[in-house]
Amino acid sequence: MTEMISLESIVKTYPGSRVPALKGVSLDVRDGEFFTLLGPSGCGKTTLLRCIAGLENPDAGAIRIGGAAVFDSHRGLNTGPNKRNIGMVFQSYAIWPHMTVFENVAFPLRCRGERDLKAKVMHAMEVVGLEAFADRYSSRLSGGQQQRVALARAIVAQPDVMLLDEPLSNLDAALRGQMRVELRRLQREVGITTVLVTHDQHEALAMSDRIAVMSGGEVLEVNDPRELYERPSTIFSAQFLGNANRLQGTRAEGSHTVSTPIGVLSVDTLPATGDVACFVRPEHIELHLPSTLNGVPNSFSATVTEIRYVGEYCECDVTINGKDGAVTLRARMALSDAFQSGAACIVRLPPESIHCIPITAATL
Ligand SMILES: Nc1ncnc2c1ncn2[C@@H]1O[C@H](COP(=O)(O)OP(=O)(O)OP(=O)(O)O)[C@@H](O)[C@H]1O
Repeated sequence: MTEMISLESIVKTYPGSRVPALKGVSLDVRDGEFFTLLGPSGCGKTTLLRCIAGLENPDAGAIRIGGAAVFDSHRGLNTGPNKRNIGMVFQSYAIWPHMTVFENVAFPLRCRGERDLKAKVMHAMEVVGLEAFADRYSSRLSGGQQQRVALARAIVAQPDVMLLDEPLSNLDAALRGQMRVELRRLQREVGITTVLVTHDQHEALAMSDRIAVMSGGEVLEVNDPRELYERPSTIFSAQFLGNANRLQGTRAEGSHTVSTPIGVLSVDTLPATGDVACFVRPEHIELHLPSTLNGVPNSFSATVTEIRYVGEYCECDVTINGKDGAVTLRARMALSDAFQSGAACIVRLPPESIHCIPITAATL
């Protein structure tokens, strides 16, 4: 697969700020890919997206879109946003309330002077399922429908790239879930290279071909959703995605075990040397009745210290008396499980579900 967007060492510091918003970001987005920039508030996602769009000028670096250089600080090259052949959707949709749906969608084509635009506009409205609303004023649409108008307007000019900045965050939870599926379907159908900015890990995991995890103006790692969730290579990603439990570990010489504050853990894979951070996801922790699993590796006596009902399951805290004091892990409990708060239990951490990351400067 060829790359559609290529970013090389992008640096950006806003005037008056002492901390760079982007500290030399390099990445490639492949042709036809749904690529997500994921990270906490303030990590630089929007700044990077705006640099790709040409709405923000980097201090240094180079950007290529579809093989053509659109920005290069060494060559003094900077192609304007309207010449980069991109479509953008913002959090606020930015559609015009005083225009009909048709006129909103037609706007980019009118801007570039196209006259015979009806077929293209109707097609874009069809793709997002709004053909029946062509003559309706945009102010008389629901949030989800307005969002679709913004999408239709982004794709009508058949751009090389679609850039989406938190486009679903104004929608309620149910509609957001529905729009995730629709947006992904639309992106596949049209085959357009898409970059999404979000701080919502569920959104990122559900929609992306690949995800770049960002923190403090840097890209920490890029991977596909499954690999990133199950085998993150940085401690930041492991903690940011999915509330993983963390146990500090020291590798026991010559064996597949790690010494941790709750005791010795058998693990399936271990880095060659050094201290490790061991991560176990709440959904992988098993809870058993007391006096079971005698002598089974990775089982520990514990107390259920808190139970939180969250709908399809209960989230619970289990506390284990470790060698240096109590250690609390977050687990999931099926609604059919009979544990009450305060109950004794046995906690088992399956070896295959423990992911160990070596603690080095590169993995923090
Ligand atoms: N126009 C601006 N002027 C000065 N500083 C800015 C400007 N825009 C962003 N910043 C700063 O740059 C850093 C990166 O901001 P950016 O908006 O790119 O982050 P983000 O990851 O998109 O955050 P969020 O998810 O909250 O939108 C932050 O520290 C922010 O305060």
